Amino acid sequence: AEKTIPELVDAVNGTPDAASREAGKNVKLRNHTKGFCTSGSFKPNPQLQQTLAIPFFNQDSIKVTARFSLGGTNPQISDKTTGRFMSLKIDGDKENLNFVTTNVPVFFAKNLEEFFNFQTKVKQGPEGKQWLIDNQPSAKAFFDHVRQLPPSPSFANSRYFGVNSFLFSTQKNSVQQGETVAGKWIFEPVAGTAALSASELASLSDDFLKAELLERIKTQPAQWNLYIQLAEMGDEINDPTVIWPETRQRLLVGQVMINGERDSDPQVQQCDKGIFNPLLLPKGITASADPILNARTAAYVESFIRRQ
Ligand code: HEM
Repeated sequence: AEKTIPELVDAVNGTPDAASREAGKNVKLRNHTKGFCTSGSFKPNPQLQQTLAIPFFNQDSIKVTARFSLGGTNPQISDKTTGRFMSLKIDGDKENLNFVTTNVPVFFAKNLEEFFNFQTKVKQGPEGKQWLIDNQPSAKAFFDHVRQLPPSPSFANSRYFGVNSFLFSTQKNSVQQGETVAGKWIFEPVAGTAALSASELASLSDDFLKAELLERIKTQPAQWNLYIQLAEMGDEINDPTVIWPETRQRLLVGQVMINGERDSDPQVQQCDKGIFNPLLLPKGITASADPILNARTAAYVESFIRRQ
């Protein structure tokens, strides 16, 4: 049977029964709990208008509230782990766009049952992980990816992937004649990707990422080029465990610049309290039918309510 939203949040938080759920509410359990907020701006690429009909990107510079985080509900998780996550609120004059992204290009589950199994089994230690490797090919593919991905020295040295697909309206005069194309968000770091060496890992503490980024942006912004990777005929649109070939055409959407310019603004100071909604989309962008994507907002709202 289809997993319910409360069941998914319980699986994420590791609170399978009523007693642990109540305890979780008391400590305000939250996935991606270790993180911090900062700010900057987004500059759309004016050329995008030739291809895509998304009026939102027809603006000069748009304010950005960002949250960088690690995975899981443990606030003490070490920064030496591999996962890096970036969430952005792009707040335009009339419309808003949120991104909630990960540094791993594939997701570990293609539907809600796989998601539930993954979250439940990883919390059972090595035995649970082995079960996933033996029984869920998408979980195995995810573990294989994570194993190849070294921890980065900075949030600014990671790529970030939307993983789920969206549908983008095309311009009337373009090839597709005012229809839609499917695509995925990819953020490429302008500073390039980088990996921590074994000796660097040994000398670092478990908390360095926040200080590193906030120190870095005092003198140079952290920047990413945002692309839409376009699907071709036959590409799997509704399954976030499938990676499309690197050769797929990319459209440059614009550049994210994180420089802390509005860090004293209440919206930034309180951004930890709210949620980022991957389905908050401007005109011209709609969600694909991906079941993972379509469960996310409801799960984030459920988690938000539990942590009040
Ligand atoms: C069915 C699928 C998913 C479920 C049930 C789920 C569940 C959750 C929950 C419960 C939270 C905590 C929300 C809060 O209290 O603010 C969360 C946060 C988050 N999730 Fe997911 N998630 C899903 C898919 C994904 C995917 C595909 C990605 C990456 C592409 C992702 C990345 C994140 C990030 C980065 C955060 C932290 C947002 C922030 O900075 O506040 N999640 N997720």
